[in-house]
Amino acid sequence: MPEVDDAPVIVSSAPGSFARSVLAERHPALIQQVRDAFPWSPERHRALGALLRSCTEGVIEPLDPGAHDRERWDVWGSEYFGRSWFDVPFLWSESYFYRRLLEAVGYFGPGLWHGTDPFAPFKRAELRGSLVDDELAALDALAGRPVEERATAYLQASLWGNRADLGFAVGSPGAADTGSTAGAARREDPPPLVADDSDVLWSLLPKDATSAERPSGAGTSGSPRTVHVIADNSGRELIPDLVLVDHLLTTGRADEAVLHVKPYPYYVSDATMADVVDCARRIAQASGSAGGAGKRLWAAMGDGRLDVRTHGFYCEPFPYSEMPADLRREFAGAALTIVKGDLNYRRLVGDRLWPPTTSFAERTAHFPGPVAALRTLKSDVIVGLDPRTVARLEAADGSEGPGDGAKQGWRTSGTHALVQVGPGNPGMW
Ligand SMILES: O=P(O)(O)OC[C@H]1O[C@](O)(CO)[C@@H](O)[C@@H]1O
Repeated sequence: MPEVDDAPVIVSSAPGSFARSVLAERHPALIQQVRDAFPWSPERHRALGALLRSCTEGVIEPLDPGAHDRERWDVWGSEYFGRSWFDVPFLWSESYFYRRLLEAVGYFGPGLWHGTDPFAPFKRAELRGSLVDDELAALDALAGRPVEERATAYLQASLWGNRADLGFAVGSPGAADTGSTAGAARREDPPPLVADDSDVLWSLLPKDATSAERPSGAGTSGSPRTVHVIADNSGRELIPDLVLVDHLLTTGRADEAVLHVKPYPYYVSDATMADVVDCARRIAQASGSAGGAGKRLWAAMGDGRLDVRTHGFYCEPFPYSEMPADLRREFAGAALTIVKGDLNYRRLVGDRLWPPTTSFAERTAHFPGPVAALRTLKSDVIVGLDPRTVARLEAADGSEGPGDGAKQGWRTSGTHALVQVGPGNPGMW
């Protein structure tokens, strides 16, 4: 095992590696799906074809000269232009792929395709689906349950909602169908979490017995207790995230919540503001308990207890240890920041082949306050496991560790999940 400081950065060149399969198989498949999803003009088809050639057999090239962010990417890509997509850090190449895909469909351009989310048809289809109906209806069964039980169910739903990732389904037919969101409460046989700091998470958000007597928005210390959620996917992940937020607000575990979303479409199903509106509307229009939660969320957005924010950093190809000072300040004051999903996890702990027993608290010591990761495992990165868990997972897989190609099922298949909490370092900002 490498020493922690020497952990190799993940690139996509290793034959049989997960990162290679994403670039070699998922990205071309995604380009085809996007091609088929709209009646693009010849110019857009040409651009998509050029991107396909570049990312499979060509080299990385700078953005178009007129791109609004060309200067920034020129700096960020200066080491990588002219090289194969497979030879540069996976975190960088994947992020740049999505930036180039938006360029190819004219998302930032002056034409009529400006602002068209190329993933919107997939997101809409998911929201319309009966699985969402079932999951919202499942909330009724929880309504009369003790508050602790509900809290656990909402947290689990938010966690497993990360499995229902549209991008994850590209190249793995059926994978996204097995995820569960609000329906985690009725999941019959939940696989055990590979790490579970749920108790620590709840201890950071004690129920506030005095909340009914306090002036609105003021915690016991006089300042509001704020929980930030850095969202990941829209649809069947964002819906249970919002239900969890509603629970935190209605039970006084949080006075205010801040939901952070992407400034523009990214990684297929990542949530943007438009997706928040669609999901909030979907919940509010449901009947029963879900509808009640939706209406409360709608009201909370109206009175400022639920704020939705974004930042350019969320679509940049960098780890959270490099986040800018303005974002740092936001998280520094939070009771807790919940970081959702696989990509955010990679960015939180660093996209490297860490020994899996590396301390999560140490890897997240750069974060400016308490931080919780809720993630299903969909890439090679993992830290914070105890040695027995690693041995069990590797034995079950017949795997010999990262780089062991196809045998890395537990790390990448989305069948395992974790809740990890670290104290961060409030002094860091
Ligand atoms: O939506 P999530 O949970 O961030 O998952 C995204 C993950 O999917 C992939 O893009 C491809 O499977 C991974 O590289 C990435 O980490």
